Amino acid sequence: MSRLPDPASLVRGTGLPKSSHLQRVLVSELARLAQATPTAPPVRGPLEGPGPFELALRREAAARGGAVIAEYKQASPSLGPFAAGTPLQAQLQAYRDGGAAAFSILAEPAYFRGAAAHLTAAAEFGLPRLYKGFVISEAQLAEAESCGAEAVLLIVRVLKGHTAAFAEAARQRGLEALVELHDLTEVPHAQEARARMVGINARDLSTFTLGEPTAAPLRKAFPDAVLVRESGLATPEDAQTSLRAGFEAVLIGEALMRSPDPKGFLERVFADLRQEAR
Ligand SMILES: O=C(O)c1ccccc1NCC(=O)[C@H](O)[C@H](O)COP(=O)(O)O
Repeated sequence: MSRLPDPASLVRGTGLPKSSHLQRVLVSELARLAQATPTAPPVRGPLEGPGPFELALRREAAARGGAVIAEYKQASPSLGPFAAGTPLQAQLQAYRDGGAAAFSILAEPAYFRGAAAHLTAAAEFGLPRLYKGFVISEAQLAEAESCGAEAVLLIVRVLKGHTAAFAEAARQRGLEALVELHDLTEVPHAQEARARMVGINARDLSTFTLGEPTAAPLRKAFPDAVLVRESGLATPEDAQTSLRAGFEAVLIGEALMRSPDPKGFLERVFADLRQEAR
């Protein structure tokens, strides 16, 4: 196993205000991990080259002009429970029928009402699954592996200079990494991690303001990676704008969870893109 830092020192060293949403989530995860069973050793073989999550994004981006990672979350720290009780199976079915390339499924229980069991239950839909959590320990990678996730989210704002070690630990468990940045100062950590999928979160997780990230500087820094725009996409047109602007994929959560017709929402994302991709 790779040498990973002590999760408590990682959480102490984020530099985020104690009251910030992200810091509160991390502290909560630390408490949950303290109660967890001993970390299981890797079972899957190590990952060499691209995995099924990346391949699905590349395939759908080539075929449709863009790929969507459709997120299942019932709550968030900033909004509280905005989609509590939304049936998992019906929502994921709508995502698949609407043309999603992959799922992002919240695993964090306290603030997002997520569960690793949701990832296990999503297996029947046959789309690759992102373990959407706040990874600070090997135990969470073990949880992601055991619930069948294909990929994990690694947040550079949290992991900083340890991002590469976490990406390697994930690979050793057969897990792909979506490495999430918030600004370009974080690029070197993702490069060191040899990130094949790079997400840029438009939501500043310290201030919660939404920015408008551009793909061009990321493309320069990661010529061969799949670029994913995350957060704050409220309409199908917003998603199309990002996909036309150089991102191969978008990650959409709240808007899909609030939509009365998530399948129709996704179909509208692809409607014009498909013609443009021809
Ligand atoms: O959204 C929050 O309140 C939050 C708080 C602390 C850490 C992360 C948080 N959100 C995670 C995300 O950024 C989103 O789940 C994801 O990118 C999807 O965004 P959206 O489409 O805006 O739901």
